[in-house]
Amino acid sequence: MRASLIQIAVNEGESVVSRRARVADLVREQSGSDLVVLPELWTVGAFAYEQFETEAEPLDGPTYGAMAAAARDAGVWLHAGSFVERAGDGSLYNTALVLSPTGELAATYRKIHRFGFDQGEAVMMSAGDSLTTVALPEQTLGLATCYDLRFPELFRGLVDAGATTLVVSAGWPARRREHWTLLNRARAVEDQSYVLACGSAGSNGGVEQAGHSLVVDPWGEVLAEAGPGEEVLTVDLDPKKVAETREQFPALKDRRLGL
Ligand SMILES: NC(=O)CCC(=O)C(=O)O
Repeated sequence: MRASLIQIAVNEGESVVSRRARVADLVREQSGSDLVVLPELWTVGAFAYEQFETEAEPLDGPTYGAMAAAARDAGVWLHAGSFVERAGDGSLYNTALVLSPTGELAATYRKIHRFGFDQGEAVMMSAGDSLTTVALPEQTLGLATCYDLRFPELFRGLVDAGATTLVVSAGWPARRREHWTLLNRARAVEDQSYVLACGSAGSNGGVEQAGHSLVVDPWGEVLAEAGPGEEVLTVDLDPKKVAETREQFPALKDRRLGL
């Protein structure tokens, strides 16, 4: 199973329209991979709060259309990162899309934990309230977006729902890069799952992005890590390794729930 994480540079100098076309081409270049993953809010920038209202789209808007076509042309499963979704009642969500190799919508995930405390995303967006898993031929993806990474109970919920590969799509700041690496490895170790953590590069809303996307195996080994700039990280995964790890070191079975 080959996965490619596209760590997109999300800079203010580039328009959303031109970035969308550029990213669609990058996805097309990954034909031969089974799964492609994009970062959080790569259309506007995770910290470009002033653009959230103006660039919001309905679920079936231009980002969906461009990504469905790119997934179909490349013949890949595509976790298309997230975009600012305007729901029917006018409220905004940070919504991730997963598209099948024929361009069908396989899943959506509305970010559950909004970042910003009393500003930015936390006040501008509404929160999702459902966990999302997606069954692929050889593995089940569990979806999380950026700040969700700090909430291990969400990941345990995904594992309980059958996830074997945890996908973290993010726009993580450079100033907390150590947390990014540490928490992604922790989620892989404690949930005995692959973690595909795709962040962005560049700078938006005055916040320099960490880059350093990484792929971690179910034993916590970092299989590949990007640098700080735009980059495609391609890794071969062995889906059997999740079951093997959980069998050989069955810590998940020793959980004591309900205490
Ligand atoms: N976009 C985000 O969710 C940022 C999260 C973050 O900066 C952090 O958790 O630290």
